[in-house]
Amino acid sequence: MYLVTAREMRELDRYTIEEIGLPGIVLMENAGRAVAEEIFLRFPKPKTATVLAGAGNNGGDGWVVARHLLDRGWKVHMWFIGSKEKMSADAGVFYQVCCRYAPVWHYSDGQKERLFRHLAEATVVVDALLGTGTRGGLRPPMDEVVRRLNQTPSPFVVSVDLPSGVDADTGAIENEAVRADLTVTFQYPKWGHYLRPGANVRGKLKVAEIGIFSGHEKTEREPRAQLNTPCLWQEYAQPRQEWAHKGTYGHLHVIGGAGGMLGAVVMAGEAAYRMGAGYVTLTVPESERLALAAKVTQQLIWSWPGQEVFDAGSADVWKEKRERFSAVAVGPGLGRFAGEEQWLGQLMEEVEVPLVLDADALNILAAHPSLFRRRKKGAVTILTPHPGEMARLIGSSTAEVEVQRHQVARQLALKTDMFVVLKGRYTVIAFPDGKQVLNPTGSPALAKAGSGDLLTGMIGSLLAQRIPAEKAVPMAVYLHGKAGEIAGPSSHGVMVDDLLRAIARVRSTTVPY
Ligand SMILES: NC(=O)C1=CN([C@@H]2O[C@H](COP(=O)(O)OP(=O)(O)OC[C@H]3O[C@@H](n4cnc5c(N)ncnc54)[C@H](O)[C@@H]3O)[C@@H](O)[C@H]2O)[C@H](O)CC1
Ligand SMILES: [K+]
Repeated sequence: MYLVTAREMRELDRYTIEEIGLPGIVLMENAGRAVAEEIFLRFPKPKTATVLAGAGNNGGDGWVVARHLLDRGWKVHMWFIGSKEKMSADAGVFYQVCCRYAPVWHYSDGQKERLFRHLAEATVVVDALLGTGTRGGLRPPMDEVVRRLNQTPSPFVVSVDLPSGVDADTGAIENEAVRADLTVTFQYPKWGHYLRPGANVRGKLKVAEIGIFSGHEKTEREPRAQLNTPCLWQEYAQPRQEWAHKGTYGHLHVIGGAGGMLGAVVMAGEAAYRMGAGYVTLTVPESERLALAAKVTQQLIWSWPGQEVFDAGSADVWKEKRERFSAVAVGPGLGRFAGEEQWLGQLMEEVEVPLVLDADALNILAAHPSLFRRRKKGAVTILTPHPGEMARLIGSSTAEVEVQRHQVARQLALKTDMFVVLKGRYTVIAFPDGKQVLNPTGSPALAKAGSGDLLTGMIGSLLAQRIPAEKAVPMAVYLHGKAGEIAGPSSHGVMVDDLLRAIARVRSTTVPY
């Protein structure tokens, strides 16, 4: 399923109306009808509703909703909030129809108390004030109406297309935004539905088909971003049935586990096995070797000769054994060390199989940006930063990263020709060719130490199994989020072991729907 910007949606809208010839009011009728159907699903018996409609086409959808509610015997208080002369032509058609059904109130100062009363007595309030045409913060009197609606606890609030006040592309809220219980959007979700704070106020999201031309997949109109669903990688969702030698299932090499962060490589290794890797080798500094041997049974153990931390010479060990591995993951518990730049540079140059760089491997990259050029052209590389690591990689701040997540991820992916997995609530995956996938799965249960190590192991495992990166990365991110959802709705009481068990479950049960 595509994820679109407001501009891309307008272009698809225009193409459908002008090139394909489907009139805009047909789309509007379908949109409003879809919202009404979602209301009837939740409230099968007629109730009281208050519909708030703006002057644009979002308001037009609202008039259609009002008419369907009236047709079903609902009591509907209809409010127009805007200036008549600015009303769009399509909205005007349905506004006129509604005026023949029942009185339509026009918000003005004198009507304030009546509107507030209508908000309080409504079972359902339909927010059709603003949609993808929102520019900046809500202007009076919309800001006051929305503030009052948000202070009215009783009604079930249904937002049309977007909660009014949320920016369709960034999820930003400049001053006020409707806090919805349900948002019904049309044809494709928008970035603003999945970027905070917009993602926090949209309630449940339903995507309704309204007749937008879908043939654009084969034209340059194809939107660049997709929502991550099993349909994107379903051919790999089923574990392979053939009974083959364990070497068939790949060999992941995880490097890290320096001073006191041994658990990081163990968790990455365990997650890799649960995702189906045939072999996992963990490489840690010599000094950690015995401690590691006491902790693991099924992972092969390697260690770099050298001191407490990785020393620059240890990458030589890599040379004679590198052909064993079908993927490498560097970073879990790696730490920082003298000679890190030369060590990582040599490894990036030597590793010809897919390479995942996480945690301190990213921090070393951030400290020595010339390392980006050490990867051979076409060598598959996956960066898995959390927002703080991303900020260091691009010389920005975490706050800056958080307000333009998909842009910064895409820019870095294009600049480095690498896959960028920007973790967080709704992880963004940027491909080296500029495509993007937004991941909708996840739960607060993932917000704990070790969760990132698990993801590194999961991505590395699927790459080691020779699944192409454009499938392996979205699949691992999706399943990692699903495992978090299974482990629990909150971080209370969830340990990494619970996540590991959940990973095993989702890997063997996730089938495309
Ligand atoms: N293909 C589809 O997705 C369809 C979408 N539909 C609906 O159309 C809206 C987009 O309509 P548009 O007229 O472009 O914009 P809006 O209705 O969102 O708003 C424009 C309206 O609002 C005023 N305005 C803009 N910013 C502000 C502000 N900050 N404060 C106050 N007022 C503001 C502006 O002056 C205009 O008057 C989309 O969301 C869908 O709901 C179609 O109905 C069907 C096809
Ligand atoms: K709206």
